[in-house]
Amino acid sequence: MSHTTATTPTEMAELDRERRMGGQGTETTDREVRRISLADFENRRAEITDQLWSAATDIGFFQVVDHGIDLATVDHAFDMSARFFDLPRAVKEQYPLKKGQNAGWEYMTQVRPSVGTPDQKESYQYTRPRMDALWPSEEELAGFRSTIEDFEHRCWRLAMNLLGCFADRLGLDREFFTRAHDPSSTTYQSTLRLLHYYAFPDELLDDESIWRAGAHTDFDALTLLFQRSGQGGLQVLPGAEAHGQAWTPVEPSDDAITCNIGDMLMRWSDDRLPSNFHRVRAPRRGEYRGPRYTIAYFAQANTDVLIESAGGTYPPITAAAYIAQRIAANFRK
Ligand SMILES: O=C(O)CCC(=O)C(=O)O
Ligand SMILES: [Fe+2]
Repeated sequence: MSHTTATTPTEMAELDRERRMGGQGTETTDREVRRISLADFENRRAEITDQLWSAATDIGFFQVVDHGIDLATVDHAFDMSARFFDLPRAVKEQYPLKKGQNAGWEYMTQVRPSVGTPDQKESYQYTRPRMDALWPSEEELAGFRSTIEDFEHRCWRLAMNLLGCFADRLGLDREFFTRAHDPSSTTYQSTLRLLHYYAFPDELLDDESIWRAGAHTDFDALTLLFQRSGQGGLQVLPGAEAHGQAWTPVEPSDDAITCNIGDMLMRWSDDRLPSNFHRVRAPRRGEYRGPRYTIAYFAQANTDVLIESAGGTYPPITAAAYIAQRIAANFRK
């Protein structure tokens, strides 16, 4: 069965939660977004697992440093991303987002239920088994494909290491999530997404309906987000404190990867690991208003994986049906 619209009470509740989240709110630096070092990962696994679990169950967002993806590699991926988005529009239009497939290029099509206006951005998504005819040619952008493929694989490995720590604490075997995100299968649907938020125009300043990315939770199990120093705007709101609408800024830095729990892992963990709301606010007067680039890796279980939890908090659903339902609610036709 394929769900393209919300039908069950659980699905309706998830969408309602999202629709209530669109106001401005306030900003607070009272909460700490922890930086966790992954240095010497194999030997320090127990200690790292404690730190990850504590940060994840607290505000659901944390940053990892000493994560093993060196800065030159990250810089190179961002350089390729900027060069892709700099291509003429007619070139990018040859590689359009396949709706519902998380693959290809789109601009201004993502409308979050929380705000109802399109995110002020363009994006290019790489989902490995779905890339037929979606790569720019080597003449158009030499080295793009190999850079993105390599970067995605490094992200996958890191995400599986982190998910292995969560598996330990959830009483699952350590390879549980690695099997669920098997990149050698045609059912793999984890996605690397290059994001370009446009330089912010004068006429949109002070317009409270405009967001770089409206408030949302991520659909996936775990997100890795690469940000650039000086290109801020990401804010998080822990669900337990949602009523207060006081959002915490997540400071970007080139050496850190910001991680957050997605809805799939929240379901899988019977809500022990919360997926929290976040958004990218528009620049204000006096702030940097140039373009903002980020890269996100979304670890989403393979389409044929059944997401069911030990405690039965949520009805079982295949990862394919779950993602289809969330995409249908979040992109305009
Ligand atoms: O670009 C960012 O800082 C956040 C992007 C994000 O939350 C998303 O694409 O899900
Ligand atoms: Fe997100």
